[in-house]
This record gives sequence, C-alpha cells and structure tokens, in this order.
Amino acid sequence: MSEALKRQAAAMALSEVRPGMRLGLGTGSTARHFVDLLGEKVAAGLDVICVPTSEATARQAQELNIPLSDLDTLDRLDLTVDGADEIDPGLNLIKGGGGALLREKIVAAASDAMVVIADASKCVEALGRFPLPIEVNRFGLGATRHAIEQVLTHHGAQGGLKLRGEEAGNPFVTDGGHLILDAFFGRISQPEALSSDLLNIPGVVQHGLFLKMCSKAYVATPNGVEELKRQ
Ligand SMILES: O=C(CO)[C@H](O)[C@H](O)COP(=O)(O)O
Repeated sequence: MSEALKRQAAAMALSEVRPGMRLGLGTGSTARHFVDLLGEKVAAGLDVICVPTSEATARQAQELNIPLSDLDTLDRLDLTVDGADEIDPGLNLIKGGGGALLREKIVAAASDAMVVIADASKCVEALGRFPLPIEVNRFGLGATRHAIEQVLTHHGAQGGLKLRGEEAGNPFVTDGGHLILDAFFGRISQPEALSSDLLNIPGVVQHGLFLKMCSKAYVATPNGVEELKRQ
C-alpha cells in the first residue's frame, strides 16, 4: 500500500481523538503515520497521554514530544489505534508482523476501544494466509516448538513453523526478550480453539490472534477510506 493511503487511514482514526484522552499507540508502518499526525496535533496544543506498544513507537513519540505514560500509572485507556496484518469480516485480526504483539495485546485489552488502520490488502475472508506469530519464552524452546507443531497438525496447518530470523542466523528478539515462531496455516478454521490450544502450552507467552478485540477498522482503498464496524 502506498504511504499516502496509510496516512489517510491514520487521519480517519485521528478524527476520533478528543482532548484529555488516554491513548494506546500501535506499532508498524501504518501506526507510525498515526503517531506522526498525533504529534502535529500535540504540537498545536492537543492534550493527550499515551502508552506506546513498543520501544520503537516510544522513541518516535518521544521525538514528537507526545506525553507518554504506562499501564502501571494508567490502568485503563480510552482508545488504542494500531495496524494489522490481517482483518477478517468479524474484525478479528492477525497481528505481530512487526513483533510487538504482546504489548499490543496488553494495551488493546486495557482500552475501551481498539481501532485498526490498514489498507484493503489486509482484508481476508478467513484468517491464516499471513503466518501467525507466536511469542515464546527462550527457555525450553525445543519442547515448546514440538508442542506447537502438534497443535498445528491438529488444526490442519498447511505449512510448518519458523523461528523468526533463524535463516539469517540472527533470531528476532521481542521487546520482552522473547522469540517468535511464525506458523504457516493457509487458513485458520477455528480461531478461538486454536487460541486456547496455543495458550495452554506453558512456553507460549502470547500469539497474534486478536479475537473480538477490534471495534472498528479504517481501511484505505484508492477510492477512499472505508469504515468497518464490528457487529
Ligand atoms: O502487528 C503489528 C506489529 O507487531 C503491525 O501492526 C502489523 O504488522 C502491521 O504493520 P504495517 O502497518 O507496517 O503493515
């Protein structure tokens, strides 16, 4: 998607921001546009307080003088704006392509509303074309990987499991110090059951299925930005 379209989706989400709001700031190239536009509003006097979902977003927000806090100081947020890797018709998501899924999910769960900004290429009939990121503890990686592979087989995954960064000899490490295994499904037919099966594995910290968390999506197309609401 062009950067211009990402920015249009971000601008629509910005129109939901009101003075005094406590905001969650997402991670990724689309969320980056939102933070950028928010920075302009803050410079013009908008009063908000924000919790970033990654160290990268925190750095960007600091450069823009956006006031930051955390979920120890603020236990609830009004709104989180974030990107997504896949969006299904019920606004269930796959997230974590950028590796920030754990903090993104904690922040979204602490928010009264989660708004997603994306382009139409992220919309799918069923989740699973995009590899599902699974964040795992480093300890016991082999055993955790084996247990996840069994869950993949049970759920009819069409591909295997890859440790992110392994091929380059440099495994990706999340902000929380964990690793990411990307699971290739093709199509996820039972997302709720898959979610609980994965979370039942002790070494799994979290996964990138965001089920019934997103209330609205602004989806940018060359013909304008579409607003999708969860029914
Ligand atoms: O989940 C994410 C990061 O963990 C991102 O929101 C997701 O990968 C979308 O990123 P982009 O806007 O760059 O396509």
